[in-house]
Amino acid sequence: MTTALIVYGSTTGNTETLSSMIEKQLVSKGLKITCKNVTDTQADELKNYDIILLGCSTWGEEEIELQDDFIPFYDSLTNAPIKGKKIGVFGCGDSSYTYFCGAVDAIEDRVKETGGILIADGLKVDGDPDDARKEVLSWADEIADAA
Ligand SMILES: Cc1cc2nc3c(=O)[nH]c(=O)nc-3n(C[C@H](O)[C@H](O)[C@H](O)COP(=O)(O)O)c2cc1C
Repeated sequence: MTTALIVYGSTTGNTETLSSMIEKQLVSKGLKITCKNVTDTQADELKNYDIILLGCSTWGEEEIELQDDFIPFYDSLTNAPIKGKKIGVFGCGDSSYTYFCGAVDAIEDRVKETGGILIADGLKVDGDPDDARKEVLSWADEIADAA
């Protein structure tokens, strides 16, 4: 059975909700999912899974800021065991900001630098994830197809 780890950082709960939606869809596709808050996750754990999904909201005004809890984990990705791993990145944001979901772009750049393989374009959700249900489920299906 294909295993996937979903790791998320979320301040007001939107990216956490998004993670649960992705988790349920992937479970329905037959994947074995572990979904964890980034505060409970060490970069070294990534080696135990076939697929890694990283979720982070975006903060800041003038420049891209990752969700606070995600910052130390992002820093540790440089030395994480993700070379050759299948990875997807997602997050919630607000398109009225200059860098809409900039955290997704920043994490994707870090994954590429570290040798991870992006298996889908980053999922950027504008506002409430429940309003983007179709887009979210279709992204999860793309991840499942690439498993
Ligand atoms: C002070 C502040 C700065 C923000 N900066 C950005 C930003 O630069 N880009 C963006 O896409 N969203 C930005 N947002 C919107 C949040 O990312 C959005 O509310 C998101 O749903 C929060 O997700 P979370 O609950 O998972 O943390 C900002 C929100 C606030 C309050």
